[in-house]
Amino acid sequence: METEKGKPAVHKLISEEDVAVALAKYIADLSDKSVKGKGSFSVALSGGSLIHTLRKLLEPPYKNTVAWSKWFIFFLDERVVPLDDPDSNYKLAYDGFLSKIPIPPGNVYAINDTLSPERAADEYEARLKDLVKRKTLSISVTNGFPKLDLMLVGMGPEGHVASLFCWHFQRYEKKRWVTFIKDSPKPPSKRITFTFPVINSASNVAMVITGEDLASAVKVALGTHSSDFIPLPVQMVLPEGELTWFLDMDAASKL
Ligand SMILES: O=C1O[C@H](COP(=O)(O)O)[C@@H](O)[C@H](O)[C@H]1O
Repeated sequence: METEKGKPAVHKLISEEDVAVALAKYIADLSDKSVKGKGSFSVALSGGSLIHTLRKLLEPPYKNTVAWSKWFIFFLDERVVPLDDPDSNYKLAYDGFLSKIPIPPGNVYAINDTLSPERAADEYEARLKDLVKRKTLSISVTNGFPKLDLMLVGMGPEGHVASLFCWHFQRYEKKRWVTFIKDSPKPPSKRITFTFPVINSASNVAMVITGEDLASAVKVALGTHSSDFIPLPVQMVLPEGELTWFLDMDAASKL
């Protein structure tokens, strides 16, 4: 799909099923291009409904054709709970997606769940820095933040993305790669999250948004009367790479 420079591509699809189909093709194409070009594909996963929407990648033709062994998986945000807790984004992703495809376990970067939020954020950031040093991850030449190939971003009804919430200062973080929050308005309260400079340094960002409860925030982010007075977190997703929105009819209903 051709887009005007700097403008996102917006796919308005009918159902969540159609979003899942389009998303699988988009991801498989990016993976193919990245693996052919540099031998690897780095992906950051959100939690929530996104994981279910990845289901078409688990079916033919993708299940057998995607170069899974070249994938590196990161978590855009994570709840600071044990990795086997029902609230863990890792557990959600593992049970619903990662356990069904042959990504080498060493390529999946879960948080260290024995640490406090502060230390877990520091430790995750240190691991990213080490991967940059070892050239597993590249770096943005414009700002020195890590440059992942793809961020798969979900959104909450009030416009939060990752664990970057409306009335929390973490969304204005300019230096850290990974930060923490101990009073998340959405439980569980303790979380770590990529910062906007990291999200916005990605080569590709996909906003994967389905359901009527998200329509108002979509209108603010993409509508003709979108406000930037106090931007919602979702309005701060402005990557130097390509931004692509996948919406179902319900999420797009107020546009
Ligand atoms: O708490 C979180 O919420 C958002 C949105 O989740 P959804 O269930 O409304 O799709 C999610 O993207 C984030 O990763 C998660 O930690």
